[in-house]
Amino acid sequence: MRVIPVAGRDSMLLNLCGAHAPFFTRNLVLLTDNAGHVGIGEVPGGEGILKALERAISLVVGTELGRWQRTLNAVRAACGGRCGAPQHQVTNAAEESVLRQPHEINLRLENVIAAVEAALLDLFGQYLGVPVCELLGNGRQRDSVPMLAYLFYVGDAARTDLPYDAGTGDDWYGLRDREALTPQAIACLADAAVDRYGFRDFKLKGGVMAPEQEVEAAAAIKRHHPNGNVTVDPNGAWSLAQAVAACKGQGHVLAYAEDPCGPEQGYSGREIIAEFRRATGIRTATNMVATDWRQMAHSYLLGAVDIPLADPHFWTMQGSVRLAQLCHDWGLTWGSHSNNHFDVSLAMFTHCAAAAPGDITAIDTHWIWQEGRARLTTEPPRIVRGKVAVSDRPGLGVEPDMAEIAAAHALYKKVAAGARDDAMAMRYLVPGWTYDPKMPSLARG
Ligand SMILES: O=C([O-])C(=O)C[C@H](O)[C@@H](O)C(=O)[O-]
Ligand SMILES: [Mg+2]
Repeated sequence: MRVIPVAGRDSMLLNLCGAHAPFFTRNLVLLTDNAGHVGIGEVPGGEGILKALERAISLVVGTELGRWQRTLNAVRAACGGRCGAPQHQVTNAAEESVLRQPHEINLRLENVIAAVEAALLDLFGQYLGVPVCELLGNGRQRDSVPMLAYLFYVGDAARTDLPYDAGTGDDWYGLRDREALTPQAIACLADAAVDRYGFRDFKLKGGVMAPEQEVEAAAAIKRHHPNGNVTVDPNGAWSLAQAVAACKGQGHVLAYAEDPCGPEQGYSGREIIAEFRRATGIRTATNMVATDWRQMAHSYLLGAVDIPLADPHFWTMQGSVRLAQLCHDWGLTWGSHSNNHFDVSLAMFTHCAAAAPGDITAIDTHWIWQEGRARLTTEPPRIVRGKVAVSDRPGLGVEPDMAEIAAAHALYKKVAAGARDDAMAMRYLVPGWTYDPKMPSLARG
């Protein structure tokens, strides 16, 4: 078992926590079995997860593949005491900005389990000659998985001395590295993403401008793509009153609202989102207030969330599919959150969604911000007509490209310290900027 931290390049994407720095990090697990097959898993970056995975090596090496659940239980038991209680998932950087102890926070047991689980499932699928989705839940439920165009406001990287790529040309590869702050610019990004990847579903990362401006940007996307589903996600930045004022009557624009508001005045985020849902009649999604089974139970009892975004990186692959089955049986809609990731995670998302029964919502992926400038597998899954085809190849269906992984590891060694410090990058645009979970990051006037 090898644990390899890697880094990739990013655009200057704006969010509630500031601006993405030019680099992000991830942790890879590679498992080699005694037949010489290699299984791979990818999870968020960070020292905490890296160290926990390194400690798990002795629990994994030498175990039998057929007893993969037992191996995961051993890692769970060993790691459980050290990993923190679940925290809501905004970004690694959000929590880092607030707490400034990145190595001590955001270590969730599920992140560690998910990395080992993905690599074991990859190996087990290869051994049995079946794709991973056949080993999850009730097996494969679909042949392709809808993905959404995850759009962001983009900062002007030329105002920094940070090594962002410079965008040239008016297609997706050019536009994704150029400033986009207006509804018109966001709609152009949507057009370029559709031209390259054929999306029918769109999400705008909010928490940057005033609530009405962000709904106006969503409306601009909808005008350009009237048959598309559009959502906005301010990561809980809006007060209930602001969220209701911005979204009420906008059901023709918003297919659903993701974390439109959060905890306030002594009420939990689940309670407040339930009030938003009743007040507006707009469906809600979350990756902040229903991120584990206990939160999920409260959320369901309150009628807060229609679409839990069960990211396998913090629900585990089996947990994510288990939640998909529950959503199907209970009349909810399953989706997945994402964070900056490489193509191994794209394959992990795809297999979970492939095993999710019934109607699912198009899943989040940040891959469009990385696609074309980084890959860790020889042939990354492709987004075509807004979908990724479920591979018939055994395991995850991706082959690690060891030369690319070595290069991404070398980049990690160079840049890890400053990667995904969103506050640092934002200070180039707004000197002295600090994170406030209830203030848009840019439009604070
Ligand atoms: O849906 C979400 O909340 C996310 O995708 C969280 C991410 O960290 C996003 O905010 C980002 O990449 O800036
Ligand atoms: Mg979200």
